Amino acid sequence: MANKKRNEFVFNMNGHVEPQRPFLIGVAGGTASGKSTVCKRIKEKLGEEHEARVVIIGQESFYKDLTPEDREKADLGQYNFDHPGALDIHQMHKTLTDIIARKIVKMPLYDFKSNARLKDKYAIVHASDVHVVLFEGILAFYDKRIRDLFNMKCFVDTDPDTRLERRVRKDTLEMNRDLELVLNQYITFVKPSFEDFCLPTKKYADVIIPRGAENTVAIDLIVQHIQDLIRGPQPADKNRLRNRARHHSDSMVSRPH
Ligand SMILES: Nc1ncnc2c1ncn2[C@@H]1O[C@H](COP(=O)(O)OP(=O)(O)O)[C@@H](O)[C@H]1O
Ligand SMILES: Nc1ccn([C@@H]2O[C@H](COP(=O)(O)O)[C@@H](O)[C@H]2O)c(=O)n1
Repeated sequence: MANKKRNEFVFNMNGHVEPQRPFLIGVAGGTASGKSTVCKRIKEKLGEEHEARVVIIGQESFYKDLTPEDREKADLGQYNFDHPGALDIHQMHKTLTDIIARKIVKMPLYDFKSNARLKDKYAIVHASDVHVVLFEGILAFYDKRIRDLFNMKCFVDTDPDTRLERRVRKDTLEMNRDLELVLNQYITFVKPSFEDFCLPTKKYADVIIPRGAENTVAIDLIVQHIQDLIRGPQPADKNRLRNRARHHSDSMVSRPH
């Protein structure tokens, strides 16, 4: 696994290692690939096994408000929610940089049924209390400035037929959408936009997770890797490093000229 951007660490008053900034993980992949489920599993495991404080942010918080005409189109499955233009990329970037700066951030909550943000309802993220932030969305890696903020990038790679089946179930059963409109939206916007804007970003991933949440081996490896990065050097590692440094300096002294 690539470790391009190692987090920086400081020691707190108790001598424990605290990350200077939350460890930011981007999770991309097609619709219904299992991004949210993978994030939930990572959060559960980091929380239960490593007591890490983890927050999940969904890209849907950053959908732009719709004009009345676009609202009508959306109700008929004729609005392209899979195009980068549907998202407020600037606000997405600002939110993530505020989180990195450990600010208190107000996160809009999105309602897929009304195709709009919930009025006056937010999730408040106290970024200074958070160890790990998982940001998930079909276009999480689309914008370079946002991509560059992630310490780690994962792409959930699930078979397209499986994704379509899940998507249809979700839209019809959970969101009460009309089957004909759902299929039409999929063929007109979801599939072509996946091919144009999401799939090309797979190359930026550090880790590809085939089959999503059922891939427990991949999830365990990711959790272990995050844990290694956010915990900083442990006493055993430090002793080993100290001994190696001592051995190195001894051999420097005794080396014949
Ligand atoms: N490994 C899996 N096996 C079966 N169903 C799954 C699996 N992963 C996700 N799902 C289901 O598929 C749907 C989409 O999953 P979700 O994690 O919300 O995907 P995404 O966030 O990529 O849209 C949900 O109903 C979820 O419960
Ligand atoms: N009002 C909306 C907003 C978004 N969508 C669809 O959601 C998909 C992205 O969410 P996933 O959890 O599936 O990654 C995207 O494909 C949009 O088409 C929507 O249908 N309605």
